Amino acid sequence: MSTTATELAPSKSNIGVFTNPAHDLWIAETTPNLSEVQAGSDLKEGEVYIAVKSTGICGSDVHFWHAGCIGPMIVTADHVLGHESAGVVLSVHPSVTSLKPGDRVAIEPNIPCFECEPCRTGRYNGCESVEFLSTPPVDGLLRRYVKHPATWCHKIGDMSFENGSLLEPLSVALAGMDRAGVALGDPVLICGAGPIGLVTLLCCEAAGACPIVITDIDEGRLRFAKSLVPRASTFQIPVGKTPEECAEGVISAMGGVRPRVAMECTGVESSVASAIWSVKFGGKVFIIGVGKNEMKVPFMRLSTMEIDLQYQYRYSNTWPKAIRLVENGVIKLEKLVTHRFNMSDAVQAFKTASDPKSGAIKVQIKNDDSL
Ligand SMILES: NC(=O)c1ccc[n+]([C@@H]2O[C@H](COP(=O)([O-])OP(=O)(O)OC[C@H]3O[C@@H](n4cnc5c(N)ncnc54)[C@H](O)[C@@H]3O)[C@@H](O)[C@H]2O)c1
Ligand SMILES: OC[C@H](O)C(O)[C@@H](O)CO
Ligand SMILES: [Zn+2]
Ligand SMILES: [Zn+2]
Repeated sequence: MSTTATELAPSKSNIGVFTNPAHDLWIAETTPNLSEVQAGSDLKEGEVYIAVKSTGICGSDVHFWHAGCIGPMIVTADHVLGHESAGVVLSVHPSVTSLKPGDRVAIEPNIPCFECEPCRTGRYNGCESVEFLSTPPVDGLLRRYVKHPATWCHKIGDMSFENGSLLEPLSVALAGMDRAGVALGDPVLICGAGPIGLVTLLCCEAAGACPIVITDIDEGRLRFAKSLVPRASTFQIPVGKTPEECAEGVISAMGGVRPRVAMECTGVESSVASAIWSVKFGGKVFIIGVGKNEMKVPFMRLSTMEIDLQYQYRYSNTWPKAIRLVENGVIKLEKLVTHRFNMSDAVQAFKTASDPKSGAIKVQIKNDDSL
């Protein structure tokens, strides 16, 4: 039993983008199947069917494909990727009152338990039994149709589906901004000009950080960063230099000021070290990037400079804020999308997203034909 809008008539078979432990990438039929979606059947209490319209490829999707794991999260079977999505509600379980067929939604790709201590204290990103879509063994959102709890579908009004899907990386940055405490007039360093670094850059600009310096090893990405936020300065990390030498370059790009906060968005050991060598006494290195299981850090520099080292793992309670910021034009995400593919061309989309020479920032996979 469910409520279905007759004008929303899914007609295509459900397909998804898969990877496996052998690092293959392919498109194949997946669940829920078309007849279930058409009938609006098989929904549990609180669930809705969604036609996914736009999904961004995240670095972690590429990582699960190429490396087969992120730390302890390991691809052990055929596995559907994707966790940055927005779409249209097709049908809802009768228990759902917050959504109706036709609503445009961004999907928060987690299903926390709300029983454990992190959940009960409002930090559900630490849920001890969370299902995070696209993190093995939980299938992701790169499908035509998905089933999801209404609680984790956020209405986006007439926002574009692309912007709706970009609320996920924006959420990562907002969670980091909140806990890093970036404030008006703070000198801030951002390490890495990939999508996460660039969204963080937009957030730091909006928060009034000043001056802002963003680093990367890639000149093209720094050009992109400068076009996105002209008042930011860029610093290309030189090959073969020590973290101390890189820090000197950062400080000079800052006009002689040491950053109070470094937002580390690479997860690369040498970049973490450069950030530590850059920040001021009592400053903070806030790490969003993920990397090797074990890393060396300049321990005594941290100690003698009273530098706080802090981390972010996903997000909680960020979607409402993200929606407000985008709806009101405070954060403009559109420019981040550089490439678009239909789901049938997902393999090409992933090759583009993972090729540093492609110039891609955010690659989107569209389902223009899912209804
Ligand atoms: N903590 C979380 O919850 C969370 C969520 C999403 C993504 N991430 C992680 O955040 C990181 C950034 O994500 P992304 O999508 O922007 O990835 P990305 O790979 O597109 O961007 C990383 C950038 O860092 C640059 N880089 C590499 N080495 C560098 C160095 N030594 N100095 C400066 N720049 C360097 C690369 O050229 C690249 O442009 C990744 O590690 C990703 O897995 C973490
Ligand atoms: O955007 C969310 C991140 O990509 C995930 O936490 C991933 O890194 C691990 O599951
Ligand atoms: Zn991600
Ligand atoms: Zn929990």
